[in-house]
Amino acid sequence: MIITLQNIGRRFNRDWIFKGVDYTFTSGESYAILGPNGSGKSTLLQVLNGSLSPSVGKIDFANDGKAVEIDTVFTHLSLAAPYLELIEEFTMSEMVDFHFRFKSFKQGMDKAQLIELLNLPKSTNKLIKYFSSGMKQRLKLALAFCADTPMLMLDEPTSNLDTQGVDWYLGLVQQFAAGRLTIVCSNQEHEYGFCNHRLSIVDYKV
Ligand SMILES: Nc1ncnc2c1ncn2[C@@H]1O[C@H](COP(=O)(O)OP(=O)(O)OP(=O)(O)O)[C@@H](O)[C@H]1O
Repeated sequence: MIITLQNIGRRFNRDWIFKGVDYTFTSGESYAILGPNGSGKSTLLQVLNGSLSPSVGKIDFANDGKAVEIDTVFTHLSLAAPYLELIEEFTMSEMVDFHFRFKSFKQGMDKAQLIELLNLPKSTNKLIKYFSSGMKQRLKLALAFCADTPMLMLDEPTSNLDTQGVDWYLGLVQQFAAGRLTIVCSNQEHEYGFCNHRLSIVDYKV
């Protein structure tokens, strides 16, 4: 998967959030989008996943050398983000079933293994509305990492996780990120330290 940005900018009303972004994101590489609160990391991620159009510039997606239309980009990606909600009325088991009606499991994974990976043995049949914020975050991450998609987009991946949860997240990166195009929006070193490219949003302020 390759995402190419040419002179991309996005504004809300009269305020430019970023401008003049020329950048190429490539499979097998991991990228950290960095910047303080409110600087525009999530906005750029939404442009990169096709859910928000840029105000100026050109964005192109290609997979295995073939152009991907912007309205089908979502089928190629897994996203875990604070603003992406789980379905609270489902149990964990039902949420996993629902998610994998639309995505395939990564090779070697299945529902039982995903549930084992989550390590929340008493919660399989618990309603998600009764999950703690850390448990919900674990479930969001597991669904994203275990889906067989070429792009992995993670916005604040360790929010609500304790120290053990952060180690668990870094284990997921080791096990499931290889070969994918991984993008992490963050301002915390422990969650993006593994990324081999860094893009600082403040470099694209007007
Ligand atoms: N739909 C919108 N309409 C107007 N302004 C918006 C909209 N979405 C975001 N913004 C503004 O764009 C700016 C960047 O927000 P964004 O959420 O991208 O920042 P961020 O770097 O991800 O922040 P954080 O680290 O707090 O998550 C903020 O000033 C925000 O208020």
